[in-house]
Amino acid sequence: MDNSILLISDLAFEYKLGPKIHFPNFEMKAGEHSLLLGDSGSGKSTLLNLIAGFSKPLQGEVRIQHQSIYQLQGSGRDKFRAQQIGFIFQEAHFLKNLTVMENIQLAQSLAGFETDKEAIERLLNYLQIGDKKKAFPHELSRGQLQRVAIARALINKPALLIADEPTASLDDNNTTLVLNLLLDTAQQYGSTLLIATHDKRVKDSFSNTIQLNNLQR
Ligand SMILES: Nc1ncnc2c1ncn2[C@@H]1O[C@H](COP(=O)(O)OP(=O)(O)OP(=O)(O)O)[C@@H](O)[C@H]1O
Repeated sequence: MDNSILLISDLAFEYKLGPKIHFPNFEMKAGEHSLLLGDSGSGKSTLLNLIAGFSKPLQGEVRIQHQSIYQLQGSGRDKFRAQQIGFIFQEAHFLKNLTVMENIQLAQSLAGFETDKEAIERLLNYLQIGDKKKAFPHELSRGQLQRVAIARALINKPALLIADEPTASLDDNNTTLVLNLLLDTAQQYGSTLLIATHDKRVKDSFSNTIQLNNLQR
């Protein structure tokens, strides 16, 4: 086995009442970090949904550590996704009646793992929000919530960490801070990092870029 984490080949998707999108072939190896670049509407979110197995392609394949995501069904696919992929969305959603600690424990349970409070505390401390473990989501600032989102995405040490537009609404200082945090934490937890963005400011931090083409209209 080589160290292939993500392989995209011959992938295309068609919306029922929308465009047909062809994606470029690419592969990510363990420990790499890549930027998925494309203008608004070029298909970044569509590709992330395909990688996660939330939607099925018209053709082609997504393999995560050699496993075809579409060959898995139902709860098997859900568990595989929870174990192998960590997601950070532009707007993080947490269960508002659960504390930070409980929200992250839930991510462990959904992946079929025993909850491990010490591992969560270590990760929260690494992200400098250890003092917030008993807080509820509405008691945190946006920056703190983003760190909780990073913790939740990484707690299961996923092979692949995907961040969708993590810097879209941030000023330059916070953009650098969040990028460095993502890069450092992904490395610390052994995850391969794919960041989807149309934020040109982040380009310089990445040697690997995957460019989506604008759709023909
Ligand atoms: N449910 C849908 N039905 C029809 N067309 C859709 C649907 N969702 C997205 N599209 C179209 O598919 C294309 C790709 O959309 P997608 O959301 O993947 O782009 P994106 O690169 O993530 O954009 P953004 O950066 O603005 O989030 C766009 O042209 C969009 O209008």
